[in-house]
Amino acid sequence: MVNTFIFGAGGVGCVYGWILSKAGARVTAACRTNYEAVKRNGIRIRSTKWGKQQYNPITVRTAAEARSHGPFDYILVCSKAFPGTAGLIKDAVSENTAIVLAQNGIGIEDEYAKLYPDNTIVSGIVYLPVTQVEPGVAVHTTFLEQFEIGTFPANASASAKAQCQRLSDLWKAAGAKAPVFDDVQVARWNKLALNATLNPITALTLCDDANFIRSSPGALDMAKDVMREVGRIASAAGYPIITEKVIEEHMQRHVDRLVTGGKEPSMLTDIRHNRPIEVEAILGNAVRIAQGLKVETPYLRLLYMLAKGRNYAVAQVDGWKPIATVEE
Ligand SMILES: NC(=O)C1=CN([C@@H]2O[C@H](COP(=O)(O)OP(=O)(O)OC[C@H]3O[C@@H](n4cnc5c(N)ncnc54)[C@H](OP(=O)(O)O)[C@@H]3O)[C@@H](O)[C@H]2O)C=CC1
Ligand SMILES: CC(C)(CO)C(=O)C(=O)O
Repeated sequence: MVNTFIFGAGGVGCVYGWILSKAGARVTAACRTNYEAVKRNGIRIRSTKWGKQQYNPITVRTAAEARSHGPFDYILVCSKAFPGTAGLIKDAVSENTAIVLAQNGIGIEDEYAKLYPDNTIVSGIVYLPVTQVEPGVAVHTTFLEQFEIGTFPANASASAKAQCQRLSDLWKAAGAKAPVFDDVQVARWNKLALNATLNPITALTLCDDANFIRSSPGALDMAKDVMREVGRIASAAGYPIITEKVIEEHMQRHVDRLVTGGKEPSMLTDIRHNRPIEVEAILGNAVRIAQGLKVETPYLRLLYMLAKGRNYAVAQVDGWKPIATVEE
């Protein structure tokens, strides 16, 4: 039986664990604040595409605790892509474990490649609008689901490519889609155009996607300008793929939600819960790559600084007090 470990059973992790269990894999899930709920009730999913589902992963709190349930064929990293996350899975990684990143951002693979030079690394781009609405309960609000995967680096060994294909086959067995890319960075840049735009804009304005588009006549065009800026970095990096057609297609999904109902991107969910946001993976790395390639990115630099400011404020939260207090 294929043995899998989900690190981070939030919105994406809950659903991807279900896909793996439906495909017949054994699933261990590392949970944090939802640990008690998942241990007691398992994970429940309400999905437009798959209906109501429930499964019971082996529940652990850490990779060290998961180790006794290994060795794992696949570890899916489904936590937020914060710098330093690679070290958190160390205790669960064995010789033949493929590490699968199910996360947004660009340049997120490097720290895994450095720490686990002999393991297969599968980079995965997630299309799955999902939110954990209460501990252990994930709601997937559309028919959209696609996990675009490929090895990191693109020219990995044949056995690494086979591990990647086997993961895609598991998705297929469960009735889900995981197309394999020869060079998955194409898919990463493509998705980054959306995330570097929509995630910080919605998070900083507290508007979901539909509400931002309706908030002013210029909102949609401005968002497209930010996407074009990501497109210029991608082109300079050797991926001239963010065409006007791609931008239209990306944004059309969100324009459609003016009718079907808005979706709060994952970064807005984090803001609403006063949690840190994925600033470096989604904005910082893009800005740094742009600087290295001498591409001007005024929109992204502004979003990056504002988002960093927001994270700074969240980091002060323990000592947070209203700036002006009125004595009673
Ligand atoms: N949600 C969406 O619609 C989409 C998300 N993505 C991307 O997918 C990735 C996952 O996002 P999403 O599922 O929304 O994130 P969530 O915040 O919903 O889930 C992440 C989970 O990881 C857990 N976690 C974090 N650190 C640890 C730890 N040290 N030990 C155990 N558990 C831990 C969190 O626990 P806790 O609750 O305690 O913080 C949380 O349950 C992100 O990169 C996101 O950008 C991509 C496409 C769509
Ligand atoms: C595309 C989008 C915005 C879908 O919800 C996403 O990737 C996210 O929420 O992070």
